[in-house]
Amino acid sequence: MAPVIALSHIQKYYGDQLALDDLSLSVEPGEVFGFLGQNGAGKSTSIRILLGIIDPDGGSRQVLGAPTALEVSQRIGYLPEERGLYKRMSAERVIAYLGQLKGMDAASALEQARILLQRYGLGEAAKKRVQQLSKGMAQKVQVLSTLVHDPDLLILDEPFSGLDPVNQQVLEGLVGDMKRAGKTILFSTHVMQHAERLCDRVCIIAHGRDVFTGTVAEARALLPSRMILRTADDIAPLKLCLRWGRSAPSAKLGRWWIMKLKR
Ligand SMILES: Nc1ncnc2c1ncn2[C@@H]1O[C@H](COP(=O)(O)OP(=O)(O)OP(=O)(O)O)[C@@H](O)[C@H]1O
Repeated sequence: MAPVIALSHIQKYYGDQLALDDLSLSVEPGEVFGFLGQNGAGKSTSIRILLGIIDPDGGSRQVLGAPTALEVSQRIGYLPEERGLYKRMSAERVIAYLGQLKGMDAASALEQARILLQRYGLGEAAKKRVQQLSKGMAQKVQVLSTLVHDPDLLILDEPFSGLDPVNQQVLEGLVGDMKRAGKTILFSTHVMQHAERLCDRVCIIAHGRDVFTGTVAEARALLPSRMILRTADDIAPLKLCLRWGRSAPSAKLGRWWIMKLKR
């Protein structure tokens, strides 16, 4: 089966700065694919190229069999990194409106907006104006607006940022629901744990280059079994252990910690 997304040898310059350097990736139908990297690694640039918002300086792209996403935009739901909704519209109206822009009729868009708000814990906010919602609630509304037209492909740029742990869990549930419904999902994140729980495969990029593509288990297998960290006399190493969720300090030698990493 042809990949849903294919980026091949993409290069992108901003002025003299090389933002993407020979980046290739492909996402298969029905996959949940995580796009990981630090701030400035090039995730949003890749997503914008994929969607045809900006053009690459080299390489090729394909989305759902089309040369750019513009030709198949009605089959795609996109959450941009820059959030923004019409603040004076109610939550249900703004979702329905964005559904209409994707080709839905007004009545079914509104009905679907209400169903989604109810299903993902925002039923009581349906009639509130966006400006009356908290930042996290507004973000959830924007995520729901990407699903309203029942797209085949979801592209979510940093969907978890700004959400509290409870709503991060709701969003993880939503991604799981979409996968079970047969959708293909690509999301970018800084947080490995979301990718670990949700992704079939991940691509880790640094300085615009693909440094790893594969399953989370394959990524973990590349980690050394022991790691020596030098720190000040504080609990930073412990914090790091906890972040990765599976390691414990095995010895402390002055300001050096030797950590055993469990696989
Ligand atoms: N419009 C632009 N003009 C100039 N440079 C840009 C522009 N957009 C991005 N860049 C640069 O390109 C590089 C990649 O940025 P990009 O936003 O793609 O990274 P990112 O991985 O999405 O980062 P973050 O996680 O912070 O959103 C960065 O060095 C950034 O400064």
